[in-house]
Amino acid sequence: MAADIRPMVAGNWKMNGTRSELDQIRAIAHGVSGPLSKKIDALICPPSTLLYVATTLTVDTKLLVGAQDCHQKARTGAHTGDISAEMIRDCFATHVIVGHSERRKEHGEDNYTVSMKARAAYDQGLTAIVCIGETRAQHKAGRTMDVIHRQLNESMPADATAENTIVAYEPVWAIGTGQTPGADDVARVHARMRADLVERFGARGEAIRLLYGGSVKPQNAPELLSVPHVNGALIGGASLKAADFLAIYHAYEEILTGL
Ligand SMILES: O=C[C@H](O)COP(=O)(O)O
Repeated sequence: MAADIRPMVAGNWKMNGTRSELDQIRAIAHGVSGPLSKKIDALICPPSTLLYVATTLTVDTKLLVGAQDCHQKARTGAHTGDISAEMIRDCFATHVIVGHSERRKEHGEDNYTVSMKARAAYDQGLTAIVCIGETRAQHKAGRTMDVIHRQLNESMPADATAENTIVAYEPVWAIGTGQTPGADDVARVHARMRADLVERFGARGEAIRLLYGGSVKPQNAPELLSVPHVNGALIGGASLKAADFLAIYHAYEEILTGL
């Protein structure tokens, strides 16, 4: 892990969470507001139905709140069922996930659309979390590096910076399966992403956070979060329970001590 990049532990609740789960957000907010908050960031992305109440609950805590998607048009329009980056900002959220593989697969979003969504986020002063990752078939065919290179290049707008963009590498085959790549494989992909970012963006590319996502659990977090160029995690299932999210977050206590 690069010592000069502030890590982030982020949770994506996906299509989970009703008002009865808000106590988990309260508990996470409380748990991430201690001394470790001076060194790392924590973010929860609840479904949009809970976005405003989540930001209201977390005022005066260190927990950041983000959305899971936005439309590629930043403001208003006739787009039934979508939400805009402006609406997300209006809820006081600060981040938005774009290009998650579930959006790419279930809603046919391609790299160009993802880059437009990231631009919409920038337009409203939000930080876009741009997700990329190879499918199981691509992984088996040995195409991981090519896929990552292309997705990264085409999904990130030219004006990406460390302030407006975070990249999340999520191998599709690792999402929700309990399977993860080995630490060496994660290291190779993250080193490649870092090299690609530096080649394209120069010094800006050195500072962009690179998260790993896909079956991150309290048990494997210490190893995965210690991999070079892994600057944090994007957590799905394990972010739904405050105790699991906080166990992953607190893995950084030891990792940062060891640096
Ligand atoms: O956005 C989060 C990822 O899709 C990871 O999900 P997971 O931790 O349930 O595998």
